[in-house]
Amino acid sequence: MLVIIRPSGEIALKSPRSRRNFEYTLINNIRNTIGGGKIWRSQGVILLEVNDNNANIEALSEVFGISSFSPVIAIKSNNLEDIVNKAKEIFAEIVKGKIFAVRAKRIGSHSFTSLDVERRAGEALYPYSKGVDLENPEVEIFIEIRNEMTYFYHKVIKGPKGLPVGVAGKTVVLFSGGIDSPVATWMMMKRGSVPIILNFNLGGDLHKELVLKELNMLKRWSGGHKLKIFIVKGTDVFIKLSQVERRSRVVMLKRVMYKTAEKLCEKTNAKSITTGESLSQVSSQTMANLYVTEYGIKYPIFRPLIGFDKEEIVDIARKIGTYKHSIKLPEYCAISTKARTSEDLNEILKNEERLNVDYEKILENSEVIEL
Ligand SMILES: Nc1ncnc2c1ncn2[C@@H]1O[C@H](COP(=O)(O)OP(=O)(O)OP(=O)(O)O)[C@@H](O)[C@H]1O
Repeated sequence: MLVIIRPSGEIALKSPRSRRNFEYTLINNIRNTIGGGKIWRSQGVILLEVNDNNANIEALSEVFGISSFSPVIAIKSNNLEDIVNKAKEIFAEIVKGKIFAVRAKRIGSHSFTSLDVERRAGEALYPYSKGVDLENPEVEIFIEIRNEMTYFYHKVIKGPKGLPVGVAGKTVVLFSGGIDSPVATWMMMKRGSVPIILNFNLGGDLHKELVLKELNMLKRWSGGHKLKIFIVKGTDVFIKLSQVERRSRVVMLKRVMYKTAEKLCEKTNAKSITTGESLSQVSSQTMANLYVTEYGIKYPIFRPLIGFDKEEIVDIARKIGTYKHSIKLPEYCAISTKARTSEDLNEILKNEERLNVDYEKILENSEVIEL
């Protein structure tokens, strides 16, 4: 089976060098997702040839950097008669009893126009059909002539767009296992970033199990990249936090998480931290508290959900398959405790000094898993 894969429009706008890099990363990601086949670039598109007709090409709809793809039939000819005959052979059955339209595209120089192809193939298929309607057809027939090759197809399957995972560097994701952080992870992957997952385990085996189930869903979108997960023993941190006033514990815990993420960035050469925070969603996510939480952190902090409503986040979580696991995660008391809406920076920094948390040690004691 042969498939034409169209990269996201954004990739075509890059300089030739960046474009080549992006396309090579995309090719690798496609190869790792499909697990084999021959794959090559050809004038703005990628062609994939797989021997097995049952190959799971549907998986391409979860590879970032793909705008759309189509299974095609190809002939090595750009002769108008050959094209019309082949179109009749392939599509007579498909237009049967249907209103159809032929769309043609050409790259290279030919003795005919795209309109000639549309007219001639349209005439040849007309007797089999219920008629032609260029505005609202029931079936669209596509004929793409690329120099000496001609490709025929009638399905255009949407890809997820975005950029190929791997082109934008690594980000350490603070991954709770709740609804939001898996969506934030997905959005960073959509922009080409490889996530390094940092989870503070606050709920033992059940928490770990749900986090891994969510990551298994996200893995499908990773373009074959392995996901590295650091699971920190939350109890170690809790013991320390018991020294802090109850109402400040949430922001303090968040700060410990950010500081640990900062350390993990250093160790893994990641260039940013990502969280699932959305402005004012809960008291620890007020602007004033976010300021205190991230104060002095050396790396940019990305919050792809900052302007999203909960319902919008839930819609994406359902689409990417993490929602059904996230909703099973109980609220853990240290996090659900109400925070002050505006923590005092100096107080928090004083507490931090007093607690003297060893972030290096936290990471050393974490469990590392690769999916
Ligand atoms: N146990 C945890 N381990 C790692 N990161 C966490 C943890 N808890 C929270 N975070 C980070 O802090 C962000 C905000 O968490 P919080 O619990 O305040 O809000 P939330 O809306 O419930 O987030 P989520 O739905 O992602 O759990 C999370 O999106 C995540 O990035």
